[in-house]
Amino acid sequence: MRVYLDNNATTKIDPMVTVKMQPFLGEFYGNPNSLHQYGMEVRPHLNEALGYMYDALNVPDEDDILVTSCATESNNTVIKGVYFKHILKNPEKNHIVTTSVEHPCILETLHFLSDNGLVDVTYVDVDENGGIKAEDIKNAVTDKTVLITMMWANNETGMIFPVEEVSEFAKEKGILFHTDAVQAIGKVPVDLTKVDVDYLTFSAHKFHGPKGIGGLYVKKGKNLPNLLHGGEQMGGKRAGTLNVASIVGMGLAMKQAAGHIEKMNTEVRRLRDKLEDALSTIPDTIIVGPREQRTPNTLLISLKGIEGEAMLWDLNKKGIAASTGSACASESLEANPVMTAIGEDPELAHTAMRLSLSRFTTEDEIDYVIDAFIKAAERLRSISSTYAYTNEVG
Ligand SMILES: Cc1ncc(COP(=O)(O)O)c(CNc2co[nH]c2=O)c1O
Repeated sequence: MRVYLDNNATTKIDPMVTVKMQPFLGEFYGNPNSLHQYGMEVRPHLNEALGYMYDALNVPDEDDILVTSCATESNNTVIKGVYFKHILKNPEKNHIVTTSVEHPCILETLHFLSDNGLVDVTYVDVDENGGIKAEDIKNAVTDKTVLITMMWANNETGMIFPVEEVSEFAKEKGILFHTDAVQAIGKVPVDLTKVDVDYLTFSAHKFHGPKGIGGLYVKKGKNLPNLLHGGEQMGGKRAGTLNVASIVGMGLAMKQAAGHIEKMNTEVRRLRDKLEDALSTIPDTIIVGPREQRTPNTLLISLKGIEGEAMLWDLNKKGIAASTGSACASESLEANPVMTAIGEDPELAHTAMRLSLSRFTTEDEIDYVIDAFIKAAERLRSISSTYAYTNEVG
């Protein structure tokens, strides 16, 4: 049996999306910027896909949704665009507030600019639950702050951050607000009539769309300089020939994701909670964050005395795919950054395991994982040189 529980890393393409994309990988190959029939015939499909994205975010046509290659590009566009448009011309106001547990494509972009002396960044730490307190973001703001960038939900823990309160605060203060919503779309409602953001990032492969395509929502009047120049695509705001098949796929995937929010927060949440309750019976485990404050599909569990990689390998041999955290960093055998930020002791930070479900996860799969996970934990602890069951030692 094979069970995929690494959906926060990437998801399988919804079969309906594959079917929708097929024609644009074959007969409909025209460049949409071409003025002949081959180009013109694909345009209605692009417009339909963008319409699905506008509907999913509940935003008006006057706002922009720029299609990018991925969330990494979208996040780079915002941070470097804010620098070039606002900070370069007024270096006095060069402060950016973010969190210490953003995705590396946020953190390393900020490090790149700050290492070159171009911006000043405050990284707000998470609390003991892996959450962010709005008050801590507010207290980090100064009269030099030009941007707050705070993810909607964390990719490692699933913890949902206070985007509504922070966006209201940013608006009151005249500070730009960006949220990386990659781990929120398709899991929790993302209705921008309720959360007033200036910029929002998303990525199709996180909600059963194709890899290598993402988006950046830009509120009317908040346009930034291009990251990529040299083409009239996206109204001249993001150059490069449009990836028609993937845009069509991302549009339908976003529509489907929005349509399954109810299922994610009922059936999928129930399966996640069943898994979490069962794994919590294993002695000396920590599960990060109160489940009601997390996205419905995610749990991050630490098992004292068991290296995350060892558990991963054991599960992998049984056909179960999970991760020790963000795949982007999974090659490094460093401690899980979120566990470190929470203040867990280094030993526990090396034992973190992330399990993330999807709307395609079944009850039989969860039952199989529960059995395999508990047996793997028992086996690995029985051969551990550092772990002794406390009830035996006590
Ligand atoms: C919050 C967040 N932002 C940005 C990205 C980058 O998205 P991409 O550029 O479209 O790939 C990811 C990918 N996160 C993960 C990738 O693998 N494991 C993860 O947790 C993410 O989780």
